[in-house]
Amino acid sequence: VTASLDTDPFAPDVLANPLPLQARLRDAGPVVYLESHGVHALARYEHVHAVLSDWQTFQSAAGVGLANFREEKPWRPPSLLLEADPPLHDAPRAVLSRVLGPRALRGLRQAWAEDARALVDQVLRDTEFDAVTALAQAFPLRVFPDAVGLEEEGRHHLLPYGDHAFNAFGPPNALVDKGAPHIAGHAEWVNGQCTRERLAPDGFGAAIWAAADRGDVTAEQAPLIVRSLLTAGVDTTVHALGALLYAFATHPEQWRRLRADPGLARVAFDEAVRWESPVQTFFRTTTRDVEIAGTTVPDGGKILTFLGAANRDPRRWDDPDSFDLTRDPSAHVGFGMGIHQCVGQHVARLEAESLLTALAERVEEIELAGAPRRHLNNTLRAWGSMPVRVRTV
Ligand code: HEM
Ligand SMILES: O=C(O)c1ccc(C2CC2)cc1
Repeated sequence: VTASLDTDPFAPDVLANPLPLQARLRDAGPVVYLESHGVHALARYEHVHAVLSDWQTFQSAAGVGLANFREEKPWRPPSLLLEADPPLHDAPRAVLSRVLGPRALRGLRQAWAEDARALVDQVLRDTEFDAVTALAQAFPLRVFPDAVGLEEEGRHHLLPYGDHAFNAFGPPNALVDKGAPHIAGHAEWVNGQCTRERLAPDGFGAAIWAAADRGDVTAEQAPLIVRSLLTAGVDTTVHALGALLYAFATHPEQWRRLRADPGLARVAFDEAVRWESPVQTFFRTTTRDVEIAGTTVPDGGKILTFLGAANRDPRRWDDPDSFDLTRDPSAHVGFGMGIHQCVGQHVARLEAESLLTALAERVEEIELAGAPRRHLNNTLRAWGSMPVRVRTV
């Protein structure tokens, strides 16, 4: 018989601290029926990994949120990557893999390192500051819009647009209601920025339009592919950097490890993504009646995969709740898994490596200078503010 729970995983108190529910879900069984939303939840690493790896049985084209696109109209035209299955998914994915790939980013490494040092030097004029606004938000917003080729004016639309998009993957609750009155204005600017004429000639956006000129994708698809960058590329890295700074501010011994070996910056980022999982959950929709570990989920059923819970599953990880730079975090599912695995992960890693290296050069110690405040979102695990105190060299 299938375990079931009536807890709402998108309730504010659960979003503020999801760890107890995640443990209950993992222990209740491989598949748990959530009465609150009529979906089947998977929280163990083994099954989350298996579902994300089987795009034929567990599709994305019916939406990767609670809303089932077979039954209801999406709030915006579906993404050609996130909300598409092969074959439609294939060409846009191939284009972004190249545009955002490690080779394409080589040209940014030096500039982002210098930008990070300049920002850190400016922030470190104070010994106390809010690490969220001064660093986690400031650095991505300093480098990413320019890398895409966006206009200066209107960039304040990016964070709230993404925040609403991530809320919209959840149920129509108060968090979605909060963003709904403003989303048209944000979307107007975001959608406008995806048109060829408003993109700088040398950024990721222009590279996507060049792929359309070559016929790799169509001219109708190009703006939607640019929209993917603007939706997925800002809030995620902001909150991943927040997680990274929180991890180090609460683990002084790990900070000392990083100072002793700055080459640990990249693994530190993946360990922070595993430990905090800035993207906590995603849905899939079954394309047939399918049995998962003894439970039959009917065709068209929504499956809720708890990436954050899988990343702390003791069946997969030793001492999962510890933030530990000596572990190999590379199998984490914080960037997803399979054909939809994050195509922007190299951009995220370069942002994190740039900022962390600049901080490690100058900050001897970092600690919380007050209680950090959570920013609640149906999908994102995020800090709204994080007062820190630093000792610099
Ligand atoms: C630490 C920061 C990030 C995290 C935690 C993250 C997480 C994820 C996850 C979990 C998925 C899989 C979604 C699914 O399976 O349904 C994904 C896909 C995606 N991400 Fe990221 N992401 C990050 C940064 C970025 C950046 C910087 C970009 C763009 C520059 C980006 C663009 C995308 C796109 C376009 C997809 C869809 C890929 C596809 O469906 O083929 N992400 N990301
Ligand atoms: O293609 C998109 O619009 C898109 C939106 C959000 C994400 C989340 C997973 C980071 C990914 C892609």
